[in-house]
This record gives sequence, C-alpha cells and structure tokens, in this order.
Amino acid sequence: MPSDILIVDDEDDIRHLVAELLRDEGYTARTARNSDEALAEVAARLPDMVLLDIWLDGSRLDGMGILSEIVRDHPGLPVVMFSGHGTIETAVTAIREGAYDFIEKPFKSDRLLLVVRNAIEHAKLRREVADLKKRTGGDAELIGTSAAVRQLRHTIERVAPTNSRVLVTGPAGAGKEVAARRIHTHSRRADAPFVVLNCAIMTPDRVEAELFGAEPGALGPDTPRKLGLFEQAHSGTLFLDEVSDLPMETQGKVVRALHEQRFTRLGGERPIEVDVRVVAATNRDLASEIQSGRFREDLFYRLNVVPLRVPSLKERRDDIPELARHFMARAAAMSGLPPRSLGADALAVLQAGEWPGNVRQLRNVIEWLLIMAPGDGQTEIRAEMLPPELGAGAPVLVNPSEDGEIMGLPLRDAREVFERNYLKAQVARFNGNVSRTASFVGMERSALHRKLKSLGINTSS
Ligand SMILES: Nc1ncnc2c1ncn2[C@@H]1O[C@H](COP(=O)(O)OP(=O)(O)OP(=O)(O)O)[C@@H](O)[C@H]1O
Repeated sequence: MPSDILIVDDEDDIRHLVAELLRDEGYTARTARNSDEALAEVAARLPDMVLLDIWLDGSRLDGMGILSEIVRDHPGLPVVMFSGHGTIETAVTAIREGAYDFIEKPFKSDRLLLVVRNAIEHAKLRREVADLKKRTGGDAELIGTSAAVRQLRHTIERVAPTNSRVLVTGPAGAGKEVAARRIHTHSRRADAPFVVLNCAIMTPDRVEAELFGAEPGALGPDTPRKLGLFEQAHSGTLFLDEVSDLPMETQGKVVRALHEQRFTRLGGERPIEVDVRVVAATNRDLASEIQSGRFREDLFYRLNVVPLRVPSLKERRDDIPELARHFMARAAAMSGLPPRSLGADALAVLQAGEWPGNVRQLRNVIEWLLIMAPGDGQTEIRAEMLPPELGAGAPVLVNPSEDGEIMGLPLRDAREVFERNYLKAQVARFNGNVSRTASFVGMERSALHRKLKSLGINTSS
C-alpha cells in the first residue's frame, strides 16, 4: 500500500506542488491549509507522515502548536517541518520537541523525497523494534511485585546511572541477565551496545580473542582483524556472564584492562582505549572460589563494587501467577497460538513448586503447557494438566498417581493424607506465612497453627 502523506501549508502553490511531486512518486497525498483542517485529517485517518509548515497564516495553531498535539497524541507519527527564512531556529527547536527533520524553503525535490523516504522508513523501523520488544518481552523487563523484586528494581534504579561496576549473584535462571540489561537500559549508556560474553561456553584460547580482539594473522595465517567485545561495547556495557569460569590467565588480563581502561589486541602493540562499564554475574560463591585458588581476589574486588543479589523464584512465590501469565501471553504471541488461561488450582500448584531452575524453568513449563496441555484454546489449564515433575509440590487430590494409595485407606487416614498434602502445598505457596495461609484456606490463624503442628508441618511463623 502506498504511504499516505499529509501536507500542511497555507500557500496553495506549495501544497499543490508537493502533493503532485509525491503522487508522481507513488505516494498518496492529502493537504490541509490550517491547524483545524490538519488535525481533522489526522483524526479521520492517521497518515504515515506529516509535512508541516511552521508559519501558517489564518490558522488557530501554528506549525509548532500542531506538532505538539501530534507528538502528544500520536508519538510514532513522523513530522517533517518546512521552514522559511527566519524560522530555522524554530525548526531546530521543533526537532527537539519531537519532529523528525526539517526542510528549508525553497527546497529541491530530490531533498524533499529523500527526507520523506527516510522519515517513513525510520518510523517503520521504530514500529518493528517496538513490536519485537513486545513479542520477546523486552529483555530488560523485570516482572513481579513481590517485596524481593521491588527491592531489586529499586537497587537497580539507584545503581544504574552511577557507572559503577556491578556483580550480580543469584541461582541459575533467576534473572541475572535480565537485571544486568535493566542496569544498562536505565543508565546513560542505554543507546550504546549491551554486549554479552558467556564465559562458561568459551574455550580458554578463544576467550581472550573474543574479549580483546586480534590483529590480522594473529589467530592463524591470513585471519582478518577481529574486534573484541571490549571494543564492541565501547561507550556501552559489557556483561560477563558466569564470570567465575574465566580462565585464570584471562582473569589477570581483565584486571589489567579494567585498571588501565585499555588493552592491546592479540598480536598487537597499540593500546586501545575504551570506555566500557562492566557488569558481571555468577551463580557460584566467589569467596570459596577465591579460597580454592580458582578466582583472583583482585578481580573480585574490581568487579564487586556494587553487589546485587537476584532472589530465587522460591523466595518470591507471590510473583508466580503474574510471571506465568506474562510467559503465556509472550509464548502465544511468538507462536501465533491463542493464549490459554490458567485455572486457580493450576496457579496454586505452580506457586507451591520447588523451581530449582527458577524463572527459566517456569517459562519453559508455560511454553510446554501452551503446546501440550489437552483441550483447545478455550479450555482453562487445570492442575492435573501440569507436567508430572511439578506433581511433587501438588496436593494429593490433583496428583492422580497418589489417588491409588488414598483409595486403599480408611476415610480418617485418607483425610489426614489429603490435609497434610494440601496444607503443605498452601503453606509453601505463602512462603510459610501462617496468617496468609489461614486467610486463604478459610481458618482461624490459631486453629491452623494447631492443625499444622498436629500434622507435623513446619512454618516460618
Ligand atoms: N523478573 C523477570 N521477569 C521476566 N522474565 C524474567 C525475569 N527473571 C527472569 N526472566 C526470564 O527467565 C529467563 C532466565 O533469565 P536470565 O537468563 O536472566 O537468568 P540468569 O540468572 O542470567 O541465568 P543463568 O545463571 O543460567 O545465566 C529469561 O528468559 C528471562 O527473560
């Protein structure tokens, strides 16, 4: 479909000339003489871009006034200003206020067509990026409202703008990379690259070439120059994932590069200066790695300027329903399948789970459910449809494998088995908090306390 362009100018000649020029190029062109006509056209159907004169005789709003309404109501719509003599400064201000570009009158048709093409392409790319971010969940999105995640978000927001190095710790799959990306996107480096090195999957001889790059021929006969990740991350952030897996010799070189803010490429002499913020992550205990001689203490102190701990999923069970719905919506958008809704019993079992693989495991379970759960898009996902490995934390009645055992017991014992499993799962789901469990299961706090004691279930309060 041809792009639709709105031309707003009070001079008849210019309007007609530009409209003809654009139509000759295959665009659709609409015209408006003043602000009321222009805003009415925009409201009637959103154009792909607007060419807007700054001075508009006999108009309620001038070009700047129209621009601010468009930026407010349709932030993705590109606007290019026409400026005459004496309005260049205003045109520059217009760019600051959100216009894409300006064209000085009198203008050459080639220049006009180039700016129009660029503005439309730019807007299209912005939409595509926004769409991709939405579909992939925007990698820096830190879902959750639990106290643990609110605290994490707060610390990230405080540390992000400071430029300090950050050492992110936490179990596998808990969201350390998400936290690191968020530090980057909330820093002044957000427009520069975020570059990741996963130290665990690198062989020792490759890791240095990856980090520092190599001069031509350094990696073998006729090998070209290779830019290292330090250089690629210039003015941005370098994320060293699984940093404890860096070979010892490389650790020494990283310490030097961090200290001197420069390094040489493999096979090179010339020092290369870079401005890079390093954020590192580990799921190991670096203190014991240092003790056993596998991690350099000086590197630890250089990296651990600000420590940031990402909690395990078990420490933030409150977030599980929101995370589950988020991953369902995302998996559905990526696969084109309709999202499935999750029943309250399924969510309760998910909340009671052990989650050794943390958020990554939850994401995988939800993706599995979207594809594998029985029924169509309309059928709610019930507890018994969950993958068997989650059954361990589930109350006995939703775990069919144990139904057989229950059937062999007298009612009194069967009830006790049920009560124990049910309450164990509910207590786990509310992080051992008896008051919250009591309010959910509909018992007095003290009565629940007695019950739990008689069933031998441990709680935190
Ligand atoms: N709070 C969160 N909100 C949304 N998604 C999250 C959150 N935490 C983790 N994820 C998702 O879970 C998955 C694992 O997260 P991530 O890779 O950041 O974990 P990690 O701790 O760096 O793992 P590893 O130790 O294995 O490198 C990713 O798909 C990530 O997008």
